[in-house]
Amino acid sequence: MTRKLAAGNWKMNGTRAALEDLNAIIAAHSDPSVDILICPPATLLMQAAALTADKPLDIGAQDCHPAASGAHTGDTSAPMVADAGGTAVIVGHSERRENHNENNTLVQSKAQAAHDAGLIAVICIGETLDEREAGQTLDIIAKQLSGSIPDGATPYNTVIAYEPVWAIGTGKVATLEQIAEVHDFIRKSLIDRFGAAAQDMRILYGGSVKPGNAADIFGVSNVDGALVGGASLKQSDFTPIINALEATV
Ligand SMILES: O=C[C@H](O)COP(=O)(O)O
Repeated sequence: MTRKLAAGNWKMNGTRAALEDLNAIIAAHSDPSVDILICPPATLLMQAAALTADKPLDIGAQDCHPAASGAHTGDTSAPMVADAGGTAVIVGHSERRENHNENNTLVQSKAQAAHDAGLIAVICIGETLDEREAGQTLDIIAKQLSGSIPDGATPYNTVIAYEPVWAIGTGKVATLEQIAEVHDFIRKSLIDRFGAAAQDMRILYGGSVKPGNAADIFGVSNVDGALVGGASLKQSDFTPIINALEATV
């Protein structure tokens, strides 16, 4: 049985001074009833993992290359993430899909690389505003799910993060009805493809999750946690989000 997950994606933010926040999160959650994951920038990965070793806070990367090694200047491979002490990697974030032209096929190969390296792949999906307004949300989600998730996905090596692109960093949160519709659809799609075990595959919501709205979002069916951007940068914001998730357990 998997536990709910509070994940923070620091994106391209944070220097070594930011690592102090990890100690504060751990101090506030010495025996958490949910999993906690922080994905700092690659420069902090190894130090963050060393700092949190044997503590109830996991460290992950924000991306990985599909290959294990090779002539790929600037990239980081999944085995390198594992070697640095990471246990997870985000793949297919909309900022990667948009800024680096990543498609579902590439995202799937990155998720496969994560699995091969023993990492949890946090696979991000989500529609743009244009797609939502055109009534295409569930079609887009279906394509991203079928195209981005490797066949060997299990509740233990894969987390799905639903992040409507229009809600990321904008302060616009999807309504609880919109979140429920998509999360229920994702759950059904996962069970159709992977069987009843997919009931335990965690589905996170991401997009302007804050201390003030987290409890409502965590009350929605099939929301198993959150992938938090901006509000994960300050432990004073992230801690109450973790608390809100723990309150559902
Ligand atoms: O990976 C995190 C998401 O992009 C959400 O970011 P946000 O919480 O700043 O909207």
